[in-house]
Amino acid sequence: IKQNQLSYNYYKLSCPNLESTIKKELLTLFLTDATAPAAFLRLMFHDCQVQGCDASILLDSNYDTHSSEMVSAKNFGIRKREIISDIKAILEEECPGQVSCADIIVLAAKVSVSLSGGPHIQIPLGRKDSRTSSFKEADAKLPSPTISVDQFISIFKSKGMSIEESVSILGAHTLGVGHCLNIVGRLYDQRIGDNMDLRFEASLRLTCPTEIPLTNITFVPNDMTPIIFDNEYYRDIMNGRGLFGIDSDISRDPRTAPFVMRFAMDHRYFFEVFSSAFVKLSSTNVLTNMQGEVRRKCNQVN
Ligand code: HEM
Ligand SMILES: [Ca+2]
Ligand SMILES: [Ca+2]
Repeated sequence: IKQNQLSYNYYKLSCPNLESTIKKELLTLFLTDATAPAAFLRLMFHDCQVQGCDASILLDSNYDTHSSEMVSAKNFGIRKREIISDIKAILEEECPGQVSCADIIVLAAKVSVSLSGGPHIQIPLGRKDSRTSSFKEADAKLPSPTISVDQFISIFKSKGMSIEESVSILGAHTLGVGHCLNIVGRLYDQRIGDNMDLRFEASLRLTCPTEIPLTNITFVPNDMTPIIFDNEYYRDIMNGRGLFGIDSDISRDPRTAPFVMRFAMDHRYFFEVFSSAFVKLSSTNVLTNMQGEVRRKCNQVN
């Protein structure tokens, strides 16, 4: 794991009101769109998972130099990229040339968690933005909902997380939705050893009636309280109401199930472990100091 030089007071002099500006913008947005926090939380994961947390996911394709990561089907359902660009434009007025798009993504995710009822997480800052992006790397690195528990554990282990922290970071699925596209494989397959609740299964079949072609418009909540950051996700997956294969699998695998049970019973403890996992996810493999650049516009390199 690459050691990094992020700092907890990075913008103290160069952009002292950074966090309150972002919070103010997002509060206004969340009042009219309660589904937005989920979008920012997933956006951070999909940025950090590909080349590290460097805002590579925000770059549009440039025919000479790079393809957009958004071309990858694994980024299906990624929303609100343009809001990060809007916030960047506001920050360019307030503190020109200072704040990286990569830090804005991480701060938007942090604010999304706390404003949805989750923990208030302290995040070190100072990430730089990439000059490149690659849809091939996005395709290769973003996990599919059918990954095994082994693969799941190794993805987060590579970011310095324990199995307990890995189980906690998947608790991000306490927010948001999944599209039928990502569910039907599991729903219409012969499943052996699955514990899907029969009533839950029936309701999924109503929302996602066929394997094609409505599967990319209709969606289902990730847990029973999809706009609240709570520990409901863990109770849901224990009770056979996990949406994706991996959600269901961590509730049954002997390596992960004990943590699922503990988080289901103790939301404070979940918040604590999630906070430490969030810092690891957002601080691993980042560009700092002379690496990368601070983009002027989030969707293109300088
Ligand atoms: C093995 C790891 C993971 C897999 C396989 C996975 C898979 C998925 C899939 C298939 C969706 C549904 C996309 C759609 O159909 O629109 C989704 C949604 C979501 N994921 Fe994950 N995920 C993983 C880890 C994470 C992590 C680490 C986070 C955040 C820290 C996260 C946050 C979210 C959120 C918030 C949503 C809802 C998005 C929305 O409502 O727009 N996921 N995930
Ligand atoms: Ca990235
Ligand atoms: Ca929830």
